[in-house]
Amino acid sequence: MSKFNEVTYEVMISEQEIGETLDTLAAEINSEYAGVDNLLLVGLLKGSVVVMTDLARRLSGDVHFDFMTASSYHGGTESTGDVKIVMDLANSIRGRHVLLVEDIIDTGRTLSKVRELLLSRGPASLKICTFLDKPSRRVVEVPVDFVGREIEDEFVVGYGLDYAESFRQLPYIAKVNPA
Ligand SMILES: O=P(O)(O)OC[C@H]1O[C@H](OP(=O)(O)OP(=O)(O)O)[C@H](O)[C@@H]1O
Ligand SMILES: Nc1nc2[nH]cnc2c(=O)[nH]1
Repeated sequence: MSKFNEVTYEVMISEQEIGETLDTLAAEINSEYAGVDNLLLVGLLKGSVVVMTDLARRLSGDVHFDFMTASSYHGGTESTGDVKIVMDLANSIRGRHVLLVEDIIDTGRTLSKVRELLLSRGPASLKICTFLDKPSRRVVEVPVDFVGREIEDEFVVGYGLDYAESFRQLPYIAKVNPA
């Protein structure tokens, strides 16, 4: 058990397990997109930046990056349900094969909103990859194509995931016990 800013946390998924999970995810994605040129990876900032860069370096084809910020947690541990697009993509996705990369799916509200928005822009295909999934928390159903690990209903941090903007830099995933 470790402590930072009065928040205690303990390792749930080690750095080594993260690497193994990424290897499996990348193999599935490489197989799905064999022969596709310039797959567009869309990362939802800020959380997904860590998994997206680690995943991209395991992909065999040439991939392009774009990013979007959609926030609904506003610093807390519960989704407000009010999903805001804070920053949009830099480029058009019309006719592109798009893989949306997430760090975690919880209620599904963020992805559902972003997925609808991206589909309305006419991509050639749109699939979803998430490193972590909490299926027991789902409020809005959303189709997920690639899942790294399913976890129980616990608030986790590290590997891009924050608690009040802290802990994103941890190289492992930990569960927190807020003060
Ligand atoms: O399935 P949901 O209940 O919608 O939750 C999942 C979303 O919550 C987190 O983002 P957050 O809004 O905390 O922003 P962040 O990526 O900047 O941490 C996470 O990165 C997902 O995007
Ligand atoms: N940091 C963090 N953000 C989330 N967003 C939705 N679920 C979670 C979670 O467990 N941890």
